Amino acid sequence: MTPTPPTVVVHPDADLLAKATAARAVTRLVDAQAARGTASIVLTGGGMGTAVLAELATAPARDAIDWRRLDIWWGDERFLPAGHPERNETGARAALLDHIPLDPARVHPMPASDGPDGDDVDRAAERYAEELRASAAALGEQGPAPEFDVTLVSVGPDTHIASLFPELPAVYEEDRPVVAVRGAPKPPPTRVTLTLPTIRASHEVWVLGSGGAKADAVRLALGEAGPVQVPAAGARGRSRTLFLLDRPAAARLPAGLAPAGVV
Ligand SMILES: O=C(O)[C@H](O)[C@@H](O)[C@H](O)[C@H](O)COP(=O)(O)O
Repeated sequence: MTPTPPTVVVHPDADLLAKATAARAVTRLVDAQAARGTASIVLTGGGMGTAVLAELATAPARDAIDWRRLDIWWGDERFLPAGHPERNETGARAALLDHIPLDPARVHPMPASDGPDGDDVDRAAERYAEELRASAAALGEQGPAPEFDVTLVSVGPDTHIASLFPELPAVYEEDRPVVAVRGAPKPPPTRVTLTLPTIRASHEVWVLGSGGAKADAVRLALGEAGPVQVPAAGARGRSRTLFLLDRPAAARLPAGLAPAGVV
């Protein structure tokens, strides 16, 4: 399936970007649950990803979501011991997950470096692949991973998304749904990440960008670049791709790109 071109939505500042994205997530997940009974979301780390979760925790319509019928996955994880403050899971739990009535069986953190596979990051990635495969099969889907309702990714200044960094092997991966990453340029070097085919199988992919340091990365991601050099250019959903930006991150959009919702 050829993904539809991205829609760009620009918010006045980072605070409103976080609030509007949280409100958008409520609506999207409620709609998915109304249609199918359950819903799924893939979380991202980073300052903006965590801010969105904190806004979701206090969103007025928060409990319109049936939290017990929501599957929560991660797009990437820093391969550190459980509970480590630098793990994306730790931030997500503090910002949102510890405050809502989730079904623990539907919360799918990526393995930690002191988990059942110890510090074997390849085995940890295989374990997550198995969890993804089992979930897809339970939904009656054929793919190696569920077709997530919403995948959140946050673009880095170097155009990385999840732990898919420019030119590193993970960004070339076409078969496995999740892989280990070594030598990431942003610490820590060892990580686990969903691959582009998994992200692109999502119904909707929302690319978050906040701050002027992201302006060039956003421009490249919306341009003609390929995903090996510009991983964010590969962030596309099957039915919808949104670039959700604040004004500084939208300062250098490609010429001719008319963003919706410029305020
Ligand atoms: O594991 C990581 O290093 C982060 O998750 C990283 O991928 C982050 O999402 C982006 O760099 C954007 O981060 P900000 O939202 O903080 O700018």
